[in-house]
Order: sequence, then C-alpha cells, then structure tokens
Amino acid sequence: MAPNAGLLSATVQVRNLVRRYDERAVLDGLDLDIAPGEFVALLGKSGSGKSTLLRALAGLDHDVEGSGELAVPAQVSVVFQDSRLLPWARVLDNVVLGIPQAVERGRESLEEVGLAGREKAWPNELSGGEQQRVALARSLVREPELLLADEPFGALDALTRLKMHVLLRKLCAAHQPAVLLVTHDVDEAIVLADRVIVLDAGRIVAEETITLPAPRSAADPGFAAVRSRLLDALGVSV
Ligand SMILES: Nc1ncnc2c1ncn2[C@@H]1O[C@H](COP(=O)(O)OP(=O)(O)OP(=O)(O)O)[C@@H](O)[C@H]1O
Repeated sequence: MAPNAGLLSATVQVRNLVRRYDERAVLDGLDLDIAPGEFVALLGKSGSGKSTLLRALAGLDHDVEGSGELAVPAQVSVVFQDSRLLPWARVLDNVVLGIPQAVERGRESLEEVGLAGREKAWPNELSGGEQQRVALARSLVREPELLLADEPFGALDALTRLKMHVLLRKLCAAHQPAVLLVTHDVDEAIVLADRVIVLDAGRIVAEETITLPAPRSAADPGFAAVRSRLLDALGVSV
C-alpha cells in the first residue's frame, strides 16, 4: 500500500493550516480530514475561526495571509446564511446560473427541495426558508464532492429549521457529498452530523463521533451526554 493511502482517499485534507489577520493567527496550525460522504459539523465560539476555515476551504481567501496544506476536490459548493440569489433572475435561472445546459437537472433539483412548480418565481416572491431551498438546489445541481455550509439555517425560525434538517439529511443521503456545516446550534450539529468538531482560537479542541441512531432525538440520554461534552468544550457550563 502506498504511504498515506488512507489520507489520499479523504475528500478534504488540511495540514497545519495558518491564517492571519494583522499578524494575529486566526487559524493556528489546524489539521482536518473529511472522508467522502462524511458530514462534519463545526462548532465554536464567535470569533474562533469557523468562517475563516470555511472560506479557506472554499478558496475564497486569496487575499489572506497564511500557510499550510489544503486539498479540496474540484467540485465544491457553498451555502451561506443568506441565500445570495440574484434578485433579477427567476428561481430556475438562479439554480442553473453558469450551467445553462443543466436546465433539466435544475428542475429535478427544485423538485427534490420541494419547490416543483416555482421555477418561474422571482426570489423575492419566496419565503426565507424557500430561498434557502433554492440555494440548496443551486449547490446540489453541481453534484459537489464537498458541500460547505456557513450557518445556512441561522436566519430561519425554529419550525422551518427543523424542516430544513430533514431536507438536508435527505439530500445528503441521495447525493453523498462530504459536508462541512458551520453552526452555533449544538443540537443541530448532533442531529445532522457524523462527527462534530469544536474550534477554539483557531485549533480543533474537541471532536465527537456521533453514533446515535437516526432519527436523533434530544430526548435520548445519549444525545444529552454528547451535548453536555460539546457544551463543556465550548466553555458553557450547564
Ligand atoms: N477580513 C478580516 N480582517 C480582519 N480580521 C478578520 C477578518 N475576518 C475575520 N477576522 C477576525 O478573525 C477572527 C475569526 O473570524 P471568523 O469570522 O472566522 O470567526 P467565526 O468563528 O466564524 O465567528 P462567528 O461565529 O461570529 O461568525 C475574528 O476575530 C475576526 O474578527
């Protein structure tokens, strides 16, 4: 077997990643692997470097000083807290922006996210939750090997958020991208992820592999135990 054969099969490989703003290391020698199809949730206090890591993986930080090794696949999609839809383009045109040959797949993606029949709507005719569904369709129509999501449900009400959890689980089961989800919501991380990591001052300080059976319930004692350890790592005493 070739050396590092296991690592070479990872979808994401980060080694000793450093990112600095004004001399201050916001990511401070971070290592991370994400396996194909693995769903990793990233928790951390405000300012711990979560978005900085996501932007580095997305290749959106060319103007930022840093070092380290970073390997990501060619097909990466990113979903943000706001849907970032183009207001002057109809829903289907937003989904297939830049890939007009994918119109049929775009329609299928809209159907998958529960928006069949809304292809011709304008973004401002949709609710916040529906706009995030379009953003998910837009990311998945590109069949990414890696889906990066920065608090994608952070602006949604609690009920819509729960529905989006069910949807995201279904989409990930169907498309099997590796996922890195940044969230502030510990329960959301435990419900969705195969593995939860906690970032503090630019380093991973805790990691939990979630083996609870699906659908996961916060009422499960195992869930409460994981939550308690993660809150501890986040410096929150309950
Ligand atoms: N463009 C920038 N210029 C200078 N400092 C920055 C810049 N972007 C981020 N930072 C700093 O880097 C640190 C990490 O920011 P980052 O946005 O990655 O944190 P975060 O964990 O995502 O926080 P939050 O949960 O509040 O979104 C913060 O202290 C922030 O002020």
